[in-house]
Amino acid sequence: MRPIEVRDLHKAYGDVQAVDGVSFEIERGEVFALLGPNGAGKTTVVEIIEGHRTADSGEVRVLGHDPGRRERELRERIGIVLQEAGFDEDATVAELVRLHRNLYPRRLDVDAVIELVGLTAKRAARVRTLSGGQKRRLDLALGLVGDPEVLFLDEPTVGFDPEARRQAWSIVRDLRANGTTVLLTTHYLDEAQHLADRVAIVVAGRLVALDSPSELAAHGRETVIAFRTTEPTDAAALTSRGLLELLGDGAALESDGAGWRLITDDATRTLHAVTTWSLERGVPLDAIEVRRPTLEDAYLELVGEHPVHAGTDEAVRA
Ligand SMILES: Nc1ncnc2c1ncn2[C@@H]1O[C@H](COP(=O)(O)OP(=O)(O)OP(=O)(O)O)[C@@H](O)[C@H]1O
Repeated sequence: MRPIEVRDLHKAYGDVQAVDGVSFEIERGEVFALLGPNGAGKTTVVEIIEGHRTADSGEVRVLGHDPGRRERELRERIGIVLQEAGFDEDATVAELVRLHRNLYPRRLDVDAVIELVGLTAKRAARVRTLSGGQKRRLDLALGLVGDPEVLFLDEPTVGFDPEARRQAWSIVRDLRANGTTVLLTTHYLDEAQHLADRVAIVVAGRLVALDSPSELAAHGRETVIAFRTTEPTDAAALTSRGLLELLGDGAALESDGAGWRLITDDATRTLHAVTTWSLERGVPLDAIEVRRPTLEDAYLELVGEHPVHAGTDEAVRA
């Protein structure tokens, strides 16, 4: 038995098929990341696994239990770190952690957990006086204090400064080393790349990819050539200046918002084509870079290939 087993999960809200046949299993001590665009169905999947929503069909087991039954024995063995937990703003950090600790039979030391998340200096501060990032650290402390076997992390580092982020990553790695199973949702692809043993990409309620970050990154193409141009900036302008003709079939041109990426399986030829084009057409290239594809490259490619939900997003949230 694996700590998390999900089989053929379906969930609709009115016309929107939010989850459309999702299956996966998570191993003990594995960090498993769910990625996908806004509205893809990640929260719905996670909340069904947590027992906070009911599926229309499919089967979910967490530590062998059906989470929909909300049994105390299961609740005591899992930890949930929500994006906005909403706790008593007048309590102090230490009071809240202690209160939370009392809900669990397996407990970590209050001060040790506060130290772990880097809030020792704020131990006696009231929650209301904490910064956004400090509140998120407190969320993490509350999720950890019951020494959970399975930990759910929902975008755990939103609002963290870079140092706090690294610290949170190191906490997650230590948890994994101790055998904790972690289900992570994040929009930070570098976070998934750093932390996750496996990544599942959800688009329009379906899993479109499930693999290790490095396998996903290698998805199909070999190399990414990234560059910026001071101008022109839109694809039509690049095309009208003949870049695509020079590239031929061997490379795909994509915008990543800040600049351009060419994904190619023939780096030498593509690089030659781009630099020739730049010199001949007098379009200076900024920050040109040749690199192995990252998880982000693969993600953008995969999500681009799959249409997102056609349904409206106007249904009222329960
Ligand atoms: N309670 C609800 N009532 C109606 N529709 C809902 C409800 N919850 C979610 N949806 C819809 O289901 C789809 C999936 O939503 P979900 O919150 O699971 O996506 P997500 O992948 O977590 O998105 P995000 O990255 O924005 O958090 C969306 O189209 C959303 O509008």
